[in-house]
Amino acid sequence: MFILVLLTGALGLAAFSWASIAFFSLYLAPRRSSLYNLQGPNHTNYFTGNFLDILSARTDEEHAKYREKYGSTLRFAGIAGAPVLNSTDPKVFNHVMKEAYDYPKPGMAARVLRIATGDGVVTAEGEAHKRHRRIMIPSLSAQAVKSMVPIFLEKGMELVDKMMEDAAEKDMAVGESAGEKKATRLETEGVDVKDWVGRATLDVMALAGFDYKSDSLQNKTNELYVAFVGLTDGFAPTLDSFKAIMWDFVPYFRTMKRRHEIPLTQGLAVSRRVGIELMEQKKQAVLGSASDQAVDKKDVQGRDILSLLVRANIAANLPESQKLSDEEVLAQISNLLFAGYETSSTVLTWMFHRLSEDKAVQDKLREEICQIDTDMPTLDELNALPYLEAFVKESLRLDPPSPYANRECLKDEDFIPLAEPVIGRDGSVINEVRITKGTMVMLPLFNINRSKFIYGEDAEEFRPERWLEDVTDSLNSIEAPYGHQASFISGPRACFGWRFAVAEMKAFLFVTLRRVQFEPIISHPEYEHITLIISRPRIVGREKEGYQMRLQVKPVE
Ligand code: HEM
Repeated sequence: MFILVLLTGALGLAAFSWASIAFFSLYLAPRRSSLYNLQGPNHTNYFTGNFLDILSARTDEEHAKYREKYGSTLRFAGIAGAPVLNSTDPKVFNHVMKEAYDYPKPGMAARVLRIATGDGVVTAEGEAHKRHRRIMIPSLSAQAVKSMVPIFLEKGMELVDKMMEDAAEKDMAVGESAGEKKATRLETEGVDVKDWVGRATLDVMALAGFDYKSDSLQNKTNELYVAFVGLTDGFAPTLDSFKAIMWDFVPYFRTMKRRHEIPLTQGLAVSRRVGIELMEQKKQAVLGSASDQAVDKKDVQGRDILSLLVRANIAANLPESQKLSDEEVLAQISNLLFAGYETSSTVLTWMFHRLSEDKAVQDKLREEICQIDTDMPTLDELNALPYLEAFVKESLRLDPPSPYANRECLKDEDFIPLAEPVIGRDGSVINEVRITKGTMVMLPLFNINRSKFIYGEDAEEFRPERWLEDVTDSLNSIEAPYGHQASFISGPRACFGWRFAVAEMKAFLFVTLRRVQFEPIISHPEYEHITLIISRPRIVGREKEGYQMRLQVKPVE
């Protein structure tokens, strides 16, 4: 009898809790929000709202559907039904990015990033963030990047050698069967350019970043490479699941050492161990080269990012309160590896795919590049190639590696103007969105970059020429450090590695296209963008094989 009462009580409590969550999620949360009048999809889960639909679909899929139905500014259901502002409106992007300190990364994103990368510039907020950036920015200035171009070119040449070796091995299995020519493995399997390019950009980041030879192009078991592949792959299950959301909201879940978390912490552990040694070397170099205790700007010889950073941090004219601690300098190493390796490699991978799909673009780009009569051009020479510049901008626009910027409003109340008004649930025209403290904002950078309102009717089309034509007011409406697009975001938290990334990609394209051409493999698979932190390529119908990009790589005819 007692057990029956207990069971009934427990069932009653469960039913009450469920009903309360449903009431809160379905009724109360949307009505209490300042976003209530915006249109948007119904939640598909009481607890996780629409989040899991977005995270499990192709990068652009859900957002594109939303836009089709509700316009460029809408709300969807977040955790426990709390409305999330979602917009591709250029004015919303410009506003949220400009007011970066009132719109920081939300708690969950920052916590997971901190586990993986430590307390560096990527996760710092407010005054600490300003301090980190002030010291780091000079190490990625235009001048600093110019001197790194030979590293980009040499690594690019090594990348071409490795891809050609791989292709040559696969090209040998030619045979005749009953008079029919058999396809080679190069034609059927191709070369996984995603893997090779990833290794090359990690090596570049290690060399140009810290003067450290990771050599992962030659050695796939290099510890830094293994750790960083584990780190970036580890993000998928960490953020992907219902448990991860529980993990953030219910402290008990945080205390559990989850299987998924291990690759994240291992990545940080390796970069820390390698980093401690490197940091000490750089500090010794600074102090050793200084004539007396007061260190001057010219006292470190190294041109890598870490040397420049250590030099800026030790400089005599910097007040103590503005300096980075050893721990903070160390965290920048994993931050730079994390922010700078897979981003560039993913864009380059998609670039090679775009070239394989469009022979005319590939030929035109090669023709321009081959006009330069040296194998080691300077950055100025690369920057003087207009079609190369247009190709890089167009690729970054359509295949940005970071497809979302998630933020949380810290202001009690804010008003965000719209460039493209939308119709509210009550039928009124909304020209401005009122947003209150604690409201989440998700800016789908991928869809902003494909917005017809900004880029015109052919926004979905890959057309580098658009960047050679007159840049219209509409193109100008995104305020950004590079190419009127959202890929590097903008404002106080904009990517300050963009000069490095653009120079690296141009250098890789330069050396690659002079020697090889890209073609699809004969099955001509369809690739889709799949995202958590980074938007990676996956073959439709071969999802279990993971992320890859298989192309035929052949010597230029
Ligand atoms: C094509 C390549 C790249 C793209 C598209 C890209 C894009 C981005 C984006 C969107 C952010 C902002 C993330 C957010 O706050 O939500 C960011 C931040 C950052 N990126 Fe990049 N990035 C690229 C390459 C690089 C490289 C090569 C480096 C370093 C050499 C780098 C260093 C950073 C750093 C340090 C931050 C943090 C800035 C801050 O929070 O103040 N990035 N990047």
